[in-house]
Amino acid sequence: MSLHLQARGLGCERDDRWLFKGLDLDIHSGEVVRIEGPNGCGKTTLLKILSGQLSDYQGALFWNGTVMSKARDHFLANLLYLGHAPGIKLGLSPLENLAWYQALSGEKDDEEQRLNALESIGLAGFEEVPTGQLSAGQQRRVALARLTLTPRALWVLDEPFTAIDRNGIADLERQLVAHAKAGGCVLVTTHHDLPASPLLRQVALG
Ligand SMILES: Nc1ncnc2c1ncn2[C@@H]1O[C@H](COP(=O)(O)OP(=O)(O)OP(=O)(O)O)[C@@H](O)[C@H]1O
Repeated sequence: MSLHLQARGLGCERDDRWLFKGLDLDIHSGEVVRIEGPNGCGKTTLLKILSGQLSDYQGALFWNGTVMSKARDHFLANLLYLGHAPGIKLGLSPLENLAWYQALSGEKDDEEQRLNALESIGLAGFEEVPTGQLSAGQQRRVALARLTLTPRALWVLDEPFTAIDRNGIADLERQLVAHAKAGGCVLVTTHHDLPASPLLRQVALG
């Protein structure tokens, strides 16, 4: 199924300052859309609006042509949002974190799937270590394991490359493009340039 997230006339004000105003945006299946811009220009705020986490904005959102308020259930069933912070529980192991995510997103309790997701993100051998004892990059990888663990068509990813090493960055870049090629859509913020691809579109804020 082809997906289409549409924003029309988006505006958001913070402390009497417009972060953006009159912003139109379209994200379709098969695309990687990178939101770029300087610190504080509103990238995280925009991603939170587009993923339905904020309501104090101007404009309208549509999902597959239907106004978001009437399409929310289908939209959320297709959404995977990874925030700026890894969003993991440091007292739990990677395996336990993924079990928690599976329960939270209503997925089947599947340990084999959890182990596969951790292996694919380079955490084989660290499955049972308390996440608080892992490095910053390894903690980010626990969060990124959700891309494999939780099948969702629309990925909204806020700075997913933070703390990731060079090989991990290249792997994740390939994963984003592969997801778009397979019919998904990716909305991502990152301060580093993504490799040129016919599937990549850049939107500048600020
Ligand atoms: N809840 C809030 N209340 C007041 N101001 C806010 C709030 N959320 C964000 N801001 C402000 O809005 C501006 C944009 O923040 P945002 O996190 O969206 O920027 P960003 O482009 O993602 O920045 P960075 O590149 O540093 O991650 C900042 O100046 C921030 O202080």
